Amino acid sequence: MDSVLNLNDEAEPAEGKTVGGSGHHKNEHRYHGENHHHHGDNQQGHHGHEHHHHQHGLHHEQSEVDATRIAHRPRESPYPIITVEEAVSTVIKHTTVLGTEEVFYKKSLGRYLAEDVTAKDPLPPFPASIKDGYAVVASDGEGNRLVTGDSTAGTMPADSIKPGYCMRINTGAPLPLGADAVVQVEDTVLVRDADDGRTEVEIKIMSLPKVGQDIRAVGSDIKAGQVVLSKGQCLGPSELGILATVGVTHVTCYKLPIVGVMSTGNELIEPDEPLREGKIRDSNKTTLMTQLEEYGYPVVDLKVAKDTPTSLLTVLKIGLEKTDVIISTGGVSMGEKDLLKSVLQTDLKADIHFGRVFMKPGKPTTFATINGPRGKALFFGLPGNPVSAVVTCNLYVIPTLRKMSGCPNYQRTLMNVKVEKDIQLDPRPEYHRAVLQWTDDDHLPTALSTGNQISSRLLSMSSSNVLLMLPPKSAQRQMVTKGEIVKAMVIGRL
Ligand SMILES: Nc1nc2c(c(=O)[nH]1)N[C@H]1C(S)=C(S)[C@@H](COP(=O)(O)OP(=O)(O)OC[C@H]3O[C@@H](n4cnc5c(N)ncnc54)[C@H](O)[C@@H]3O)O[C@H]1N2
Ligand code: MOO
Repeated sequence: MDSVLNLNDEAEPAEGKTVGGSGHHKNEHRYHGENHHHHGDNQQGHHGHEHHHHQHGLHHEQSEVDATRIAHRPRESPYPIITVEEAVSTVIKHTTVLGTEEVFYKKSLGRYLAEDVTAKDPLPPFPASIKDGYAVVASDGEGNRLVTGDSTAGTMPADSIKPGYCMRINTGAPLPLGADAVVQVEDTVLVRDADDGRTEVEIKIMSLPKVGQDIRAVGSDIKAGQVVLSKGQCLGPSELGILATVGVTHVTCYKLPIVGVMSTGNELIEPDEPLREGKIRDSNKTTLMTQLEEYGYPVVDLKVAKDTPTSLLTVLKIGLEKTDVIISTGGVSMGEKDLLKSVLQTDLKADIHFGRVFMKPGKPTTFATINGPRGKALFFGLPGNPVSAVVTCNLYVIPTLRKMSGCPNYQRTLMNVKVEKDIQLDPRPEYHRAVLQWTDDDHLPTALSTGNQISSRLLSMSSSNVLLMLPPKSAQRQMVTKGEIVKAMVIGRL
């Protein structure tokens, strides 16, 4: 949990009252918001509740949304239902690549380079032996040589080689002056030794040496001035090794978006709480935060908002102050407690770009942009159903975050897979969770369905590494049949 920016030490959210209610919401002070730590830099204070009561007036604004007129809620969604493709392109259109910053190379794993990296020095910086053997003068040909000392990795040999002589040399060691070839030890025999076998005096070269044989010339791996890493490249373990090789310990990378994750719902309690009547444990925040952390994004825990406009507004405002992207789950469908869209529009003057997508799961997925104190923030209102939340995070949020952090190929990876058994199609295009299995005699992996796909059943996500992208049911087509090849989106380790 190293990358989690902790906003506060309280699990309970603000319990706000609506505009129609009787004034102050008693727990809002808990969102004091200043008491955070970043990357393990824990600055937690020791103040009690009375101290942070109303200390940041900023978050105590009442929502203008009137949630009391339940009978007048819309009976049809006012949001047109758009396709997944439209939804993805809308999100991407509103996503801009973040600025750049200098990063210490060991902290740059998974980041995208914002500059080319050039080698100052050649590698190897000296002519180096490729084999354990003898450094020789090639024109001496085959036959006997007197052995004069050795060259081991890490030191330059003091002596040079004259015709008729050779020097013992190890892999990676510098070639002595005068030598122009290396003969591996397997191609030699001992002629004479001394000191009871401790010293080689004379050997015989059994194969004709060629000039340059078994020598890495200066700069043969990396030339001085060569571009070794290019702008836009993702820094993985080998790229970090290349930085180490060329001695570049600070690189300019694109910034990572800071992502706030919030849950919504009066029914939610913390994972360590015993169940009480009418309550369920919040799983979405855990799933989403850890998924984002797995991708290396700094994540802020925005806690759980109650189903009141003011509580939602309070949490959103904290998110806008601290993060570039806010992800919430729940409260975006048609229920009288689904108040998020109203709060976004009325209180935050957000632009809601879409509020429904033709897909299963994930129909009420909502995307908005909000002008906040840090600039234009992206808001993803993912559906509350646990599977809908993960699936839509994979479809919309992850490509967005990848684009923001400078990844040139931010789209998800798709592949062809074979379905293991017949699957009935849904009226909506379905993102069906499956696990891939490879058999020796087949060039395509087989996708095993994770079972009942109801969007509340998080067990259908367990172990799944692909989402089968199934077409909607039509008059022509009601199912995909066993052995059929379908497209799948890779969402986990294969
Ligand atoms: N009249 C209609 N009702 C619903 C529609 C519709 O079109 N018309 N759409 C359905 C679909 S599809 C989905 S998906 C859900 C999504 O609703 P919300 O996003 O508003 O989510 P909630 O109602 O808040 O919660 C749904 C479900 O998920 C549970 N939940 C919520 N948050 C969490 C969490 N953090 N951890 C675990 N579980 C959570 C919540 O208790 C509900 O059971 O709406 C349908 N309804
Ligand atoms: O679209 Mo909802 O996500 O079916 O359950």
